[in-house]
Amino acid sequence: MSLLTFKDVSKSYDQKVRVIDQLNFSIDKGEFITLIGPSGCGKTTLLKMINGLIPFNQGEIHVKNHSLADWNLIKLRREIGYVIQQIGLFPHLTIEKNICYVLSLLGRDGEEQKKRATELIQLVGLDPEYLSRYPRELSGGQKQRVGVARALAADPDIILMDEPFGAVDDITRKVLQDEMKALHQKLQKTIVFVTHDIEEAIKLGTRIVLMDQGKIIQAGTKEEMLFNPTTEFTKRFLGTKSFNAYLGQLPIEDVYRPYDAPEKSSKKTSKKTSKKSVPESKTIPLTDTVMEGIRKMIKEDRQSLVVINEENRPLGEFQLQDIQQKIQL
Ligand SMILES: Nc1ncnc2c1ncn2[C@@H]1O[C@H](COP(=O)(O)OP(=O)(O)OP(=O)(O)O)[C@@H](O)[C@H]1O
Repeated sequence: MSLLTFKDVSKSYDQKVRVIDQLNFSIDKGEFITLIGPSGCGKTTLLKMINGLIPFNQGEIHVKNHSLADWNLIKLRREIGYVIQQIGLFPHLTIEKNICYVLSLLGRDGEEQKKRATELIQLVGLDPEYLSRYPRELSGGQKQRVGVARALAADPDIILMDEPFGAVDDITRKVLQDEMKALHQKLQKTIVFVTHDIEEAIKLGTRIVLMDQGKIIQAGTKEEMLFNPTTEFTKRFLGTKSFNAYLGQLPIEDVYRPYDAPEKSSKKTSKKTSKKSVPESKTIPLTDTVMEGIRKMIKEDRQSLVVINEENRPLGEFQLQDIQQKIQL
């Protein structure tokens, strides 16, 4: 079901250059869209048009089957979570009050607000003791977490995020990305996430949208974008870094050949799950990534590895060619 639809949408700030150029696109419920493209291609403009922060000149945007023209914009913004870089928490309000800001506007009572704030702060990985602090008493990464909690407060179906982790250090950014990915899987919200960072786009997006000069150049899954680029621009823009990012987040679990599922592979294997342990140099844990598998193969000079579970039980085999099945388009 489409939650957001753009029909022939154009936007110009100066009535000359179209920064969004006849855009047609739909986003389904539960998707995690990562929006990438060169600086100035229109990503932020597109995002802000969704919650009515930026008006457009032509076309129609539908949110939950209603044209933006029919929405009360204040109501719309309360129904769409919005997270930006340098999150813009209110400095004079406690973290609890910041998180509950929208709830207080919606007239929810104090007890309910407190309960929700406690629930949300834990959801984003912070101790409830932070609720009584002020934003200045938090690190950059912690503030971004509060920003995510605040965006979730009124339980919106849609969350817009504009480079939310752009201003935090690399290590914190990776942690926040992992948390965001887990939150999306848990809550099944529809997320539109603008980023400059291709690795972040590959890691988080269930669909990646590549823009240039106000147009969508290509949109697709990471496999489609990486292994079936429809334009030279896509190929150049994604570059080799994105392959590393892809293999670095692809779990062995998604590609290996289990011993007891020969139909998954072209090569028949009659071996059954065995309890015998295999030397560590020949194995790879199920939860490791394909990139870690490749590293191990190179280090140990092996063509294949035995995939093991937490109890070191062999479950199947991993070879490079197994990735092919995953990327068949
Ligand atoms: N308020 C404004 N008035 C006039 N022009 C604007 C305004 N905001 C953005 N622009 C122009 O519109 C174009 C698209 O800007 P936008 O911020 O949407 O791009 P972006 O892809 O998000 O860029 P970046 O990745 O650098 O943040 C740019 O050329 C920008 O200069």
